[in-house]
Amino acid sequence: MKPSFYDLTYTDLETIVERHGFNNSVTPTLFNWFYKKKRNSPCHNLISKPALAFFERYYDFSLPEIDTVYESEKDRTVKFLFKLNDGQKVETVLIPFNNKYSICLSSQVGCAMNCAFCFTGEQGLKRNLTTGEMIGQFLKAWQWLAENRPGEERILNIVFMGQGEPLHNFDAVKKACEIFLSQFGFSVGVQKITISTAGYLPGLKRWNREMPGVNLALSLHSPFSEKRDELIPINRKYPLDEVLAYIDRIALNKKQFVTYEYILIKDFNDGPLDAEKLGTLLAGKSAYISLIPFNPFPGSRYRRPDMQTVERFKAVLDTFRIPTLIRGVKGDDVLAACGQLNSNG
Ligand SMILES: C[S@@+](CC[C@H](N)C(=O)[O-])C[C@H]1O[C@@H](n2cnc3c(N)ncnc32)[C@H](O)[C@@H]1O
Ligand code: SF4
Repeated sequence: MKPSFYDLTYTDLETIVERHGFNNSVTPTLFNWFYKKKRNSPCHNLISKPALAFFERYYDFSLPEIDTVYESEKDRTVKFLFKLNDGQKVETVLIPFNNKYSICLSSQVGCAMNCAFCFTGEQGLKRNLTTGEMIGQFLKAWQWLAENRPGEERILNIVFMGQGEPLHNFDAVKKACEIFLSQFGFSVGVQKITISTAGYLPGLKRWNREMPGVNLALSLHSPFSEKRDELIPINRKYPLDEVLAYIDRIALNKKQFVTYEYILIKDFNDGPLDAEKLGTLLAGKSAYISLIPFNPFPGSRYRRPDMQTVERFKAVLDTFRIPTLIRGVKGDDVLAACGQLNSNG
């Protein structure tokens, strides 16, 4: 099987171009064609015939196939079920805001972290996604918008909040970010990319060293260790206090921020004591809290609290002066909301 062209960062491509003696302009031309212009046809006449023949012979330019598209009737969220080359499936979500979109990318087929509240976790880890498969999710979603919602093909934010733990597939995610950031290609601003993690500390350390400027979201979900152990099993190996202490030591740049995600689960972590303890833990940090009312899925053991409880929880956090947002539930009618993604559509 040929390697995918979409696995190559700008530097990888430069090295190949140089090694084979092609003109230096081949690298920016290919990035411009496939990523800035987002064309999915061969770039005849733009690069020399030998260079074109070489890339067509040795690289695969195919993108993941869209198996099914689910469009929310409620709020225009779009969920794609992609079929990958080996038959595995993953989901990607486009979340609309004012005719622009955030894209929620998957980084793994399934996930090894086995969080108790997550549909993806139930699948276990099937495999890591390649860089090309992550770039492919973006390109196909963009092309779908261009064809089906012309004029709306504006994807402004990239969040690694789909299936999988991105820091557990660090190398491939890092390369995908490099391609998104490349000024000759997608040219996405670094502050527009967010990596969400359940608190996988070895990956967090690499994120800090190797992904300067990329935003972080930490899935916190309970300030109490016993409850967090129940929700997120890796809390036993990398306890929250160690993770928070590590994040506190990081020198963030001015535009970078850390979001603490907190799923509100009915009668489990949605009471005033939970809110007080969370506020005490995060007060004084330069942090945002994103409250996510639990999204149920077939067979889930937890329930979503009512909006009054959610508002009461937020009111307690407000007393600590921590900027807190209640994340609107989008796409839940097509199981496209946080934690509802699965490889079976
Ligand atoms: C699916 S995860 C992927 C990123 C990473 N693995 C993580 O856990 O942060 C993205 C976000 O969805 C949240 N999530 C998972 N299951 C959920 C559910 N059933 N309802 C609401 N949010 C959920 C996670 O806690 C996390 O904040
Ligand atoms: S919440 Fe994130 S880390 Fe936990 S199982 Fe789901 S995808 Fe994996």
